Amino acid sequence: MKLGLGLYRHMLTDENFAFAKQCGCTHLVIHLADYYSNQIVTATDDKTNYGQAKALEPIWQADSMIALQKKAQSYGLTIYAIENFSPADWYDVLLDGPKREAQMEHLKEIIRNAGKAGIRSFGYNFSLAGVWGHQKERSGRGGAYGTCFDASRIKLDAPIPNGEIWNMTYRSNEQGVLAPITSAELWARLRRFLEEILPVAEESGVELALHPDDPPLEGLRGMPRLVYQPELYQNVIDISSSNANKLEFCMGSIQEMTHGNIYDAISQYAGQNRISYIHFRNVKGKVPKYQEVFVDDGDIDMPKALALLEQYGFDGVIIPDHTPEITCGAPWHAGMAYALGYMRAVLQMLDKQLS
Ligand SMILES: O=C(O)[C@@H](O)[C@@H](O)[C@H](O)[C@H](O)CO
Repeated sequence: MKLGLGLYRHMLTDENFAFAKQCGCTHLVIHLADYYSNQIVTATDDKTNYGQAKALEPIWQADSMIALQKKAQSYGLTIYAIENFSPADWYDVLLDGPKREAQMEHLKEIIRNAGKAGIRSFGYNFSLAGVWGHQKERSGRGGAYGTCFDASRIKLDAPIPNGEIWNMTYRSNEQGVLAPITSAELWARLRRFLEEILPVAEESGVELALHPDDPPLEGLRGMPRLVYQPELYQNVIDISSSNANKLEFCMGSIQEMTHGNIYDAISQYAGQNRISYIHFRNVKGKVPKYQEVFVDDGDIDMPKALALLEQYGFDGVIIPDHTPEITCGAPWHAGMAYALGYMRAVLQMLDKQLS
């Protein structure tokens, strides 16, 4: 397995590339969508979302991706994946709206550009509400600042305003709210998206990796969700036998689910060689109330999970995704260094056991 670090768009700096290398990473998973507005994943609710999404930005062009890859390689790193489209670039793919065809052509070009840059995977979250409803508080070990979810503290059925999708605004000053759709309709939209883009992904040498729903609820803000239980990942795999049809295996989101367990999920999906890359993060609790915690402080036995991934021959990239911050002069970096150090130690221990 390959140790990696996830970097949001505003973190694609020389300092953070050097930080990743110094922490023992060989790979990066990068975000080019400009959410979080220079903040780490912040709390969102019916009044606050991830901000204004931007469309057709130059950062998605091949020369930009190639330049980023070359910069990473100058630090001894490889960009393995890009995570998430900009909501402004695919809102009508998610909504089956009038701009769908034009947006699909742009998404295909993005995938082709990733292939030209040697980027092996593209993570996506096919969701109308997106990642929504989390809070940030000092509830981690020792008062660490981290993300949590408590359904009793938010209006779960707060409708999605027109002009908003995936927890971001793509068109301002719209009136009214999104009309509800059925689960079958959302699955049909995913199927159509994959049937059209997987051939392009295959010929580009890029995997499409679906991120599960976080929070993993059957419905949110009046809209259905796709993968809110571990077994539902199989429905995505069964849409297409294409080798490009893969999973962004978020261990935190799967652990937050009420069915099954993370170890059976690893066996099921690593056993089918369907995991593209892994969000290696831990949580305490499950929906409707859970807390993201340090990698060694949660409900998942992480060494057991890594040993199982090794047993099934998973050789992809694992990243901390997000982790509680450590109270000091560099909270995010300290939290990531802690997680990466832990992951690297367990990986080295496994390698020694196998040698
Ligand atoms: O587990 C999660 O919720 C994270 O991975 C997301 O915060 C992240 O934004 C993903 O990119 C969602 O696709």
